[in-house]
Amino acid sequence: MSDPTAASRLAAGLSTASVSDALDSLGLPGSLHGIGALRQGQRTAGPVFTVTYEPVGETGGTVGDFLDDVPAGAVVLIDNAGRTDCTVWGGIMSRTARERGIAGTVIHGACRDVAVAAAAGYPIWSVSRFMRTGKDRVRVAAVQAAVTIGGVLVHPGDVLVADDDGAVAVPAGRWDEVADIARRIDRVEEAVVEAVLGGATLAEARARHGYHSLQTRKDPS
Ligand SMILES: O=C([O-])CC(=O)C(=O)O
Ligand SMILES: [Mg+2]
Repeated sequence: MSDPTAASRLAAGLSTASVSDALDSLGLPGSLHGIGALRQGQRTAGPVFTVTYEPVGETGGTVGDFLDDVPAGAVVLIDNAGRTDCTVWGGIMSRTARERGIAGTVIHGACRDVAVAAAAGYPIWSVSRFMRTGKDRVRVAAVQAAVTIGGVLVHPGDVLVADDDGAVAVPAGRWDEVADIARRIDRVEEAVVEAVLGGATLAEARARHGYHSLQTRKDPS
């Protein structure tokens, strides 16, 4: 997906839960396990800009020097191998990213200065928060290269959707199909609730609308 605003427009209103169920129904991975929202009520969507970090010895590494190259509307996806004993994101970066119109940051690792991100209204998802800097501990090894987060392979330009439940990545070439299925799942789930509100038992409502197999992998036709 090359147009960042198109991605966030298409994902408008789609929850990560529905996108994840849609991926399940297609037998595709994408849910980024272990990464959670820094604050509740934040959501974003956009094409991924990938960053890979690696450890350094005593000195020489730093964090964040790639940020000038991230286009507006992109979601920064940082692979620091799940490392939580030092940061790869902080407040200067949050304020800069906000100013540049970057859509959010998802970190397989840790961030700091979370109050600054909150005050700036900049959305972050991470494994954890911790105050010790990654400067002199890690360095950028690659940008815009494929990353593997918890077994999920993510390419630059794939669509990232993130909300209160976490973050999920969808291969760019499957986005339209996944979004269509996710919207259909949303409609069916709404119909289940309406049936219950109309007096049906939950079991009846779920059976009537095929709830149990919404996410079940369908045989390729
Ligand atoms: O060392 C870091 O994590 C970066 C940092 O604090 C900032 O950007 O303000
Ligand atoms: Mg800082």
